[in-house]
Amino acid sequence: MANIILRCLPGRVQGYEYSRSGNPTRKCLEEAVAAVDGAKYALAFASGLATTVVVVNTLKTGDHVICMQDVYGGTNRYFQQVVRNFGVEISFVDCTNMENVKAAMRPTTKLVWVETPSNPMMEVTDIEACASVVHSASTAFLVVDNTFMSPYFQRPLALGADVCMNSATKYINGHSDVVMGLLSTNRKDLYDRFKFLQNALGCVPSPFDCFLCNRGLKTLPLRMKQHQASGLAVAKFLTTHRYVQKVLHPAFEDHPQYEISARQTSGSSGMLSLYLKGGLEQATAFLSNLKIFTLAESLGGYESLAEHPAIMTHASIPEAERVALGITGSLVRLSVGLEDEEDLIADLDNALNAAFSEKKDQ
Ligand SMILES: Cc1ncc(COP(=O)(O)O)c(C=O)c1O
Ligand SMILES: N[C@@H](CCSC[C@H](N)C(=O)O)C(=O)O
Repeated sequence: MANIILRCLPGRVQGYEYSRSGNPTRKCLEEAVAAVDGAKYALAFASGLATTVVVVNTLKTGDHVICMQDVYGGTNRYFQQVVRNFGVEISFVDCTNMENVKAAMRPTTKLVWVETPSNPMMEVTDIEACASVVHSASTAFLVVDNTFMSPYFQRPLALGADVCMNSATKYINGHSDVVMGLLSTNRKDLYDRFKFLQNALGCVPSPFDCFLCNRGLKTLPLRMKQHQASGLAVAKFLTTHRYVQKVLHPAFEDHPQYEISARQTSGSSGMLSLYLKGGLEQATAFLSNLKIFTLAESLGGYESLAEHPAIMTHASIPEAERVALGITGSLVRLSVGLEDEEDLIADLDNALNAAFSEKKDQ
């Protein structure tokens, strides 16, 4: 009887032995992600940060990492407050300028980590140029965190990156109901090591989350087109607003890396940041007066979110470093969702006017 039951387990029949090591639902998602990233291989992990942990676990004590200076606060926190404790050296570098990357390279550099556009300053790194610097000067591999763009608008592997990483929690899943990370690569050596670590470290997503993410992926093109259109409409509106100092959007001609962005992407997402006139007081008043935008961390979902990077997503970065990056009290980040564009604009207008009239009344 026991033999019959065991022989009937579908996993065994299909060559799967244990769900952490591999399961058909995860495999199905990984194949779909490889296809959209233009990769031979893709792997899914328990979160975006778990994916970063796996990448870093390919290193050893004494190795050196170059990390883009403006990255998601949790990536910065992991490199500064965890990875450094294991004797891996980290340089935070402004990778928008290739001379900085060249100057930071060392014989021990094994990993270059770039996020483009970056969170929250929307800085753009030239992926092709960066890959060429990294590959000509070292045996390091280049990882591009593509979370803000998704594969619909940017394909880092085709531009020379060795690894493309995504927090699938964001645009790829798109429904704000899954936390997951993905990486894809064409390099068999890296894939083999990542696959080994996926099992050995155990930071895997559940099959149900893989099912949800695969289902979300089906509508990625439709969602991204709408995020782009509404994101641009909101950004254009904000540039004309009397209480807005500056809008950071890579598709605007005044963005410092506008030409690079236009060359390496096929569009823009719903992400943008803005500086309000005034400071922290006006920024918090603005955020508390929003009604359609929800005040929350995360991004890339169907719903519009607004957040204050200095207090929320990037709070773990030491204040002086944060301010030097431009993450000040007056900086707000928006993730423009799929609601009607005119409602979103009216919400922002009302909240801005309310924030500044509250100030006047005091
Ligand atoms: C650009 C970027 N990369 C990575 C991460 C980490 O992803 P997760 O929250 O899925 O761990 C985030 C947000 O958390 C992010 O914004
Ligand atoms: N409180 C969390 C921060 C989550 S930030 C999520 C996302 N990357 C974003 O930028 O909104 C933490 O401390 O990790």
